[in-house]
Amino acid sequence: MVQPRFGRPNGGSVSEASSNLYVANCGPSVGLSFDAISSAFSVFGDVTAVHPADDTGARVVVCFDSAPSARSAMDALDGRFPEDSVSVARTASELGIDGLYILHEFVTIEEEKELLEAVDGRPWKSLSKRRVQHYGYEFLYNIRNVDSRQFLGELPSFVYPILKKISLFPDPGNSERRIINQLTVWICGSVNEYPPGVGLSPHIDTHSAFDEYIFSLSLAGPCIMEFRKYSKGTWCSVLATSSNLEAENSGDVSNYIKKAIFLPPRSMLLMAGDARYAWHHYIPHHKVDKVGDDLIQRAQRRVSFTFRKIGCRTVDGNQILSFADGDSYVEHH
Ligand SMILES: O=C(O)CCC(=O)C(=O)O
Ligand SMILES: [Fe+2]
Repeated sequence: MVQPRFGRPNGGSVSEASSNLYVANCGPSVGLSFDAISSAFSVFGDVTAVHPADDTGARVVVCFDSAPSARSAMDALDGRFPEDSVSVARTASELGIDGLYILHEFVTIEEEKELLEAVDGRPWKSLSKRRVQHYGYEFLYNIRNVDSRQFLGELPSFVYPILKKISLFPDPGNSERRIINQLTVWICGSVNEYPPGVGLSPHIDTHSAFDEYIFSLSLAGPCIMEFRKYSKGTWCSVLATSSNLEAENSGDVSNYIKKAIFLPPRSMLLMAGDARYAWHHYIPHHKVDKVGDDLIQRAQRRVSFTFRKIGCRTVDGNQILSFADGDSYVEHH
């Protein structure tokens, strides 16, 4: 007999927001493992535990780390269990999102090792669930923008081979947007380290701070990246950032289409066009990803290098200009 851990709200009405969600028709006896339940609900926020609600095996309590996450799961699901059944593509053409490209084995195992050693030799900045390093310009998570006054210096030399390879990336855009022009000083880089199971909430990288092309190199461990396209009028309200801030799941969050792609270590992802602007991207908080018939365990860590071009106005309204010789300056208005 499972001891009841959670009581009913007093008087049967929910007067206070709770971070725990009671879910019926859900559990091992209806074919859903606690891990699967945890994964499925984690698109709404961090799931801290899934407990049997009683001994039927068909009712559970999903515990989130915050009441708004529980609320958004409840609002979105409205009685339905989230079937996390999106099939995960392995190639961009299988995925079918305009502007999304993936190149496998973009770096060698040796290069991957050198890149990881290089970042591990430098200080990390701790965010709530992951660690980051910023190069080029500081990204300010509180205002979701780049501060052009905080130029951190040129990108470190250990990323030069990557920048060189990026310049050889098949250019999907027109010639005026040739990536080679962006390399000298316009790119700023972030290195994100995700512990096992930790993901990233749905967001669109800030339009005003970053230009169209966003490159993300996956190292050390695999994960999947999911994409959501909200029905008209909805995604603007959840426009978030390249930060670890939780997406504001306001609006009709259940009204979207979803796609997913597998990101193996050493692969390079390019988001441009629709992939960059029309779809939210995120990394679901999973310990295991289902890719076709394979169940792929998340590794001890995944480290991603994200390269963006600072091309638009920054938080202080200034335009960052750059020159081919590697100098840059900020034009004041
Ligand atoms: O880790 C990744 O591959 C993506 C990171 C990301 O989307 C971001 O930092 O905006
Ligand atoms: Fe992003």
